[in-house]
Amino acid sequence: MALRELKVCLLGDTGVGKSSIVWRFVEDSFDPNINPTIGASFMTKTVQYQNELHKFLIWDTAGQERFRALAPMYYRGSAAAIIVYDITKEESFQTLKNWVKELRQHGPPNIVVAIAGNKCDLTDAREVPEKEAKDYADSIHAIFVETSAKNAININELFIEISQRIPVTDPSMGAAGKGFKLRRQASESRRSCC
Ligand SMILES: Nc1nc2c(ncn2[C@@H]2O[C@H](COP(=O)(O)OP(=O)(O)OP(=O)(O)O)[C@@H](O)[C@H]2O)c(=O)[nH]1
Repeated sequence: MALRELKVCLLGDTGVGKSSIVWRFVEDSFDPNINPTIGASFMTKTVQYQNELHKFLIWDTAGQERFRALAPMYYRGSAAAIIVYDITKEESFQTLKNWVKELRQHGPPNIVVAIAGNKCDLTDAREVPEKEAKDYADSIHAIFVETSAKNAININELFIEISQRIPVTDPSMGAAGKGFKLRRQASESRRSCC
């Protein structure tokens, strides 16, 4: 079975839950007292997708402003970027739009962009309507999911959707097989958040 390494980076404001999403995906656990990331952290997880193994090389960047200048080191060469906002913080959704602009200007041309509206368990405190975020994601051809790292909602689905965007290896395609499909493929397994 072919093994494919997929470099993925997580971007977004501090406190939106980037590290918690990575922990939920890699370790299937949630730490309510998780510390802010310093610089960046790195974890891997390999999953089977169709007839391939996808090894996610995950760079979780620090959201604090003082680390912002480091981000290009992590999104350069990435197959996908997961931009996370907190559905209870409108400001974090505005920051997400700035990351999209930066990726457009300086990121890899074929990078798969996934938008994760995290903390969807906190429905009473919601500030960002799901439809607004979904419409925005559609307008930039990005994957969109609302997630809860706390309650393990849509975390695996997020990475499955990224796998779906990576073309299946076909030796007969030669170099063309290394490109990325920008076409959106809806996931049947995705759950509505709350
Ligand atoms: N209710 C709820 N809280 C969450 C969720 N995900 C993360 N949190 C909490 O949000 C806080 C920040 O989580 P982190 O994962 O450290 O956020 P981060 O985006 O990695 O922050 P930086 O490392 O500073 O960039 C922690 O107190 C988490 O417990 C979630 O899905 N629901």
